[in-house]
Amino acid sequence: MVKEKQDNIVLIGMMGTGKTTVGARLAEETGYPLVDLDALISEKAGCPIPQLFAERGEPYFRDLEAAVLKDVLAQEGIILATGGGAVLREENCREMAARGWVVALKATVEEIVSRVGEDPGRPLLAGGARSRVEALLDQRRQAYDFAHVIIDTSGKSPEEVSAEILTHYRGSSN
Ligand SMILES: Nc1ncnc2c1ncn2[C@@H]1O[C@H](COP(=O)(O)OP(=O)(O)OP(=O)(O)O)[C@@H](O)[C@H]1O
Ligand SMILES: O=C(O)C1=C[C@@H](O)[C@@H](O)[C@H](O)C1
Ligand SMILES: [Mg+2]
Repeated sequence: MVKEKQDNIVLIGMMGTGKTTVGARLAEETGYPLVDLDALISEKAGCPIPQLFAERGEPYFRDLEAAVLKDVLAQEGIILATGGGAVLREENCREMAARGWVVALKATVEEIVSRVGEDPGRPLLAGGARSRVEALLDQRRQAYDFAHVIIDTSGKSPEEVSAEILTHYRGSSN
């Protein structure tokens, strides 16, 4: 364990900033279990996220996301990789900040597009990844800024990002 206190480490950020990948690395380093919110939502819904968006719509997905997030944050000592839009509801942000040490991952549009642009698993990028990423980043300009720490992942490996997070975490009083 990196700290005696059983803090949750909560990763937020746009799609493709590396929350799931870095979360797995952090879980290995700390011994805390990784909880991936998208994976859990998909499991609860019994279908992949693109199917959930297509068949039930985004509002249904957002309601499920909020409910699963609240449930998960009742735990202590987890690494939580959220979905890119989990910050869209203020209540979600309040819960995350109250129940965890929140890290926002950032990356340039170029990096995000090259990491996830072709991935059909991200329904909100369908129909033109670059313009969709730009539009979403614009809409969400300050949505990730409530984090305790903001880390630019551009040009860094997931291992470097994880190490940087742990350096901050060990020095944090939260
Ligand atoms: N620092 C990095 N450098 C290069 N590639 C990365 C980095 N972090 C993640 N990736 C790659 O980018 C892709 C997306 O990463 P990941 O699924 O972790 O993003 P995410 O933030 O969890 O996205 P989402 O919000 O959609 O869940 C993966 O193929 C992963 O290997
Ligand atoms: O940024 C978003 O709104 C999303 C990101 C993914 O993690 C998934 O939660 C879903 O595809 C929506
Ligand atoms: Mg993810």
